[in-house]
Amino acid sequence: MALDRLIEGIAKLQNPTVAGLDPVLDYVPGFIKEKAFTQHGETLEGAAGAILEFNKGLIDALCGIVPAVKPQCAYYEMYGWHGVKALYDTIAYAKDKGLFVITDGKRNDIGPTMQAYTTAHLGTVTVGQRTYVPFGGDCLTVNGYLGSDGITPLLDTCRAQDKGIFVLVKTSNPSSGELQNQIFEGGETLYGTVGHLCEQWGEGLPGKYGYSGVGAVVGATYPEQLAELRRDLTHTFFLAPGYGAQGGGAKDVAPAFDSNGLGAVVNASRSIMTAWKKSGAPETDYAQAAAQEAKRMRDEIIQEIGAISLPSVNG
Ligand SMILES: O=c1ccn([C@@H]2O[C@H](COP(=O)(O)O)[C@@H](O)[C@H]2O)c(=O)[nH]1
Repeated sequence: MALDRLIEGIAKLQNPTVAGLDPVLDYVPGFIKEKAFTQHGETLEGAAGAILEFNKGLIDALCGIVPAVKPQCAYYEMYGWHGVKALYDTIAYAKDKGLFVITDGKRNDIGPTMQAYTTAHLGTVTVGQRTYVPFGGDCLTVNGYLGSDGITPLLDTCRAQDKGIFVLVKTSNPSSGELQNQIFEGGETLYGTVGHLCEQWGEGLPGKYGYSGVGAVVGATYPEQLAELRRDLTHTFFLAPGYGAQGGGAKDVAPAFDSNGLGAVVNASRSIMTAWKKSGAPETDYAQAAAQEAKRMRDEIIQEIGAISLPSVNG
């Protein structure tokens, strides 16, 4: 099961974090942009070439430190089809380096359209006699707002292709409570309800370490909800964005973990990608600065949660 592979990567590297790859041109060092613009002009192709080069440098420096990367589709789509190609190439490069890839697309729609999103991001598509992998990530972030028939199309593909999903449950943004904290008649919150649905959706995708292939997005900015949901959702692994640039810290995310130091992977995007700017490092050292920040984040979280161990598995 896909999340077992993520969990094993986390335990091997003793690092429960994922580096976000959300590149905008402003984060890309001048020498990379100049090269791309000389080759392709100041065009969408030039921009996509620059972000791909930037990502490759980050991936080279981060593999062996973080177990996973999370490219957010929006940052690629904004550069048109060249950007989407850069997303494809980024995923392929990261996989080649042994990284687990969480594609952050927050997709959802009615059943047949959801099936198409599933095929695009987690499945394979056959054209004539040949079968292709359209994007090839390991996990996709999804929105559960359309209910079960927007999620179930994913589950068969996850089972067949060894993939997983992270469903938005309690997002990290300041106004997430406007809807997600609403309380239903029985006293349960909307986020709690979606969380319980994750437990149900995950029943058909059990993992060997106790966590299913259906994870939940729970913001690093909401420690109380992280604690509450960790208690309630014993089979649901969390993706916790919001560390760093959004203000979440190691103490905030600590309640997301179980007694083995498992249960969550914490995302940071801007704080890693722009570390070179903050540290005042020369722009040519951007990737080393990102690696430094990723190590600092790892050490800070490990100090809070302790060493990570894999529970013993029968068979
Ligand atoms: O609740 C959520 C869900 C997703 N995100 C995404 O995570 C990263 C966070 O980036 P930072 O630069 O570390 O703030 C970004 O891709 C968001 O789209 C989230 O922040 N919160």
